[in-house]
Amino acid sequence: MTQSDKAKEWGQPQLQLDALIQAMHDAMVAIDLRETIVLFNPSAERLTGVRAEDALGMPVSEVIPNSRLPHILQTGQAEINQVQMLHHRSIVTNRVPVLSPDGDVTGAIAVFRDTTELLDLAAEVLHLKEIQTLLEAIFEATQDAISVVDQHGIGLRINSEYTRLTGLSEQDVIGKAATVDIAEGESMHMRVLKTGQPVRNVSMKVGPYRKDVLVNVAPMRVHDQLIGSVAVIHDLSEMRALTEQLQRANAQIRRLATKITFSDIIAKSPAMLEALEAAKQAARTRATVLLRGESGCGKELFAHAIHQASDRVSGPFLRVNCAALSDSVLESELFGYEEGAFTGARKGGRRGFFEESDGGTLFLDEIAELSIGTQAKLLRVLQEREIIPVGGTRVRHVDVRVIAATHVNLEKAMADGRFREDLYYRLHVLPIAIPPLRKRTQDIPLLAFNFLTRLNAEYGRHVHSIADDALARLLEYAWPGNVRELENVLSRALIRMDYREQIIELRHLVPSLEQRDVATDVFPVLTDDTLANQLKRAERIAIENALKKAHGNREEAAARLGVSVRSLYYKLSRDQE
Ligand SMILES: Nc1ncnc2c1ncn2[C@@H]1O[C@H](COP(=O)(O)OP(=O)(O)OP(=O)(O)O)[C@@H](O)[C@H]1O
Repeated sequence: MTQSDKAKEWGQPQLQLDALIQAMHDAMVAIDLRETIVLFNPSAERLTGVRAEDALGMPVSEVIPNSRLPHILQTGQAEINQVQMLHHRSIVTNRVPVLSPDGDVTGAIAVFRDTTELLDLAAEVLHLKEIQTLLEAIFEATQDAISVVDQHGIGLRINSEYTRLTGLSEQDVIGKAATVDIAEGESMHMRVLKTGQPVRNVSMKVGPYRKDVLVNVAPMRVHDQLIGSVAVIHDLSEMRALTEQLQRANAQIRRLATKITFSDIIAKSPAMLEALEAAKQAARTRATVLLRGESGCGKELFAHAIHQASDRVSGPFLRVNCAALSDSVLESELFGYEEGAFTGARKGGRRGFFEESDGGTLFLDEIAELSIGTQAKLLRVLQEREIIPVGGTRVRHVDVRVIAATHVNLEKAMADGRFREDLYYRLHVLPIAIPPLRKRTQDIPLLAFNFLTRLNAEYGRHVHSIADDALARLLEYAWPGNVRELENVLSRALIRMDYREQIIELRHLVPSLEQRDVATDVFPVLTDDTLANQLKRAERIAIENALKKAHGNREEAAARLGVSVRSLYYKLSRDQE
C-alpha cells in the first residue's frame, strides 16, 4: 500500500474510530444483545488482566462478573460515574446503552478508568497540606526571625518574630529585593543564591533600628535546582545585653572577692584627695563613720578601704542595704531573732548582721531608709554596743564598727521628722563627703583610663585612648550616675566598638550619654536639697541639654538659652568648682 492509499484509508471514519479506541487511556468494553463481548480495547486488557483475544466473543459475565452491562441492556438506562472495585483497584465507570437510529437498544458499552493513582495523589496532597500546616506553626512559633526569598532574591515570606526584631512588616519585605532589610553589611541571601553554599553566623545590622544580628542562611533546592534561600536571624543585642550583665556581675564578684584598699580609689582632684585623707584618718579610729555622697560616687569603695586599713582587717566586713528590705525583715536581719519569734516554719534562732560582723565592720548603706523605729534600735546598739534579738530578751554584747552611708540630705530628712536627731548626731562623728563626679572633672581622665585597662582585660580588647572630642564630652557631661555611670558608659562604648578599633570616638559614647533625657536626669539630683541647689542643678541640666543640641558649640548653646556667651562661660566654670 502506498502512502497516498494509506492516507485515503485513514480518511474513513471507521478507521479513525478504531485507532482512537485502541489508543484511549480509558478502558472500553462493549457487548451485543446476546451479552457477548464485541469490543475490548488495550486499556481494558491492562485493567482487567485479560487479553482481548480471550475476551472477544465470550459472555461478559464470564470475563467481568460485575460489569452490570447486561443490566444496562435490560433497562436501557445509562449509569454515569459509578465507583467500583476491580481486581483491588478503584475504578470509575460510565455505562451506556448502544441505541439504533430508531432508539432500540442494540448493545451496551462500558468506559472505565483506574482512579487508584488519583486517590493516591489526593492522599499525598492531603499529607502535603498537613506538612504545610505543621511548617506554618513552626515558622510562627520559633523565637528566631526567619525570612525566605526566591531564586531571584525577592522576598517571599517572613514570620512575626522577624517583624518584631527588624521593625519591618510584610509590606516592606514581600516582593521586594533581599537587600531591603540590610542596614549595614552584605545581603547573605544574595551571597547564598550566587554561591549555592550556606553561610553561618555572619553579623550585620538590619532594619531601621539597625539591630545587631547574627545570620544563618541556607539555600533551598528542589530536584537539585536552586529555588531560593531561607535566613534564620538571631537578635545579637539581647545576647550582648545578657553577656554585658554577666560580665558586670563577674566583675562585681571579683571586686568583692579582692580586698579593696585606699590605693584602689582613684583621686586627683583636691576635693577627692581631701575625702580620701579624712577616710584614712577615720580608719585609724574606732569611731562610727558617715559617708555622704550621691549614688555611684564611691561610698561602698570607701567603706571597704576603711575596713582594710583599720585594725579590724582580720574581722568580717558585711554590707546591708537598708533600702532593699522591708522594715520587719531588716530588723531581724540586723539584730537576729530567737527561736519562737516567728510562728510557722521559721523555727530556730538566727544571728543577725551585727553578731555576724562581731570584731569587724558593718556597712549600713542607704541609712536614711531606716524606719524611725529601727533607727531607735540602731541608736541603742551604737550607744550601748548591745543588741536584743527580735523575740528575745537576752542582751548580747557586740564589738562592731559601723560605717553608714547615704545619698540623702539628712539635715532635711531630720527637719521633716524622717530622721532621728539623736541618731544623726551619733552618726555624724566622722562625716566624709564624697563629691559628685561633675564637681571633680579632674578625676575623669584618670578614672576613665583605669576603667579602660580593666575593661580591656575583661573584654579582650586593646583600646588605648580616647579621642579629644570624646574626652571633652566626658568632661562636660553631668554624670547623674557618677563614677558607676562613667564605668558603664565606657563599658558600653567598648561593646559598641569594632574589635579592631583602639580609640574611643565621640560616636561610641553618644548613644549612652544621650539616652538619658531631662526627666531621668532631673529626678536623682533634684530630691532632698535646698531650693538654691535644686535651681542650680536644673540650670545645669538645661545648659547640658543646650550644649548637647549644639554639639558642644558654646556660642550656639548660649543663643539657644537666650543668655550671653559670657554668662554661659561663668555658669559652666561655677559648675566645675
Ligand atoms: N574613686 C574611684 N576609683 C575607682 N573606682 C571607683 C571610684 N569611685 C567609684 N568607683 C567605682 O564606681 C562604682 C560605684 O561605686 P560604689 O558602689 O562605691 O558607689 P556608691 O556611692 O556606694 O553607690 P550607691 O550609693 O549607689 O550604692 C564601683 O564599681 C566602684 O568600684
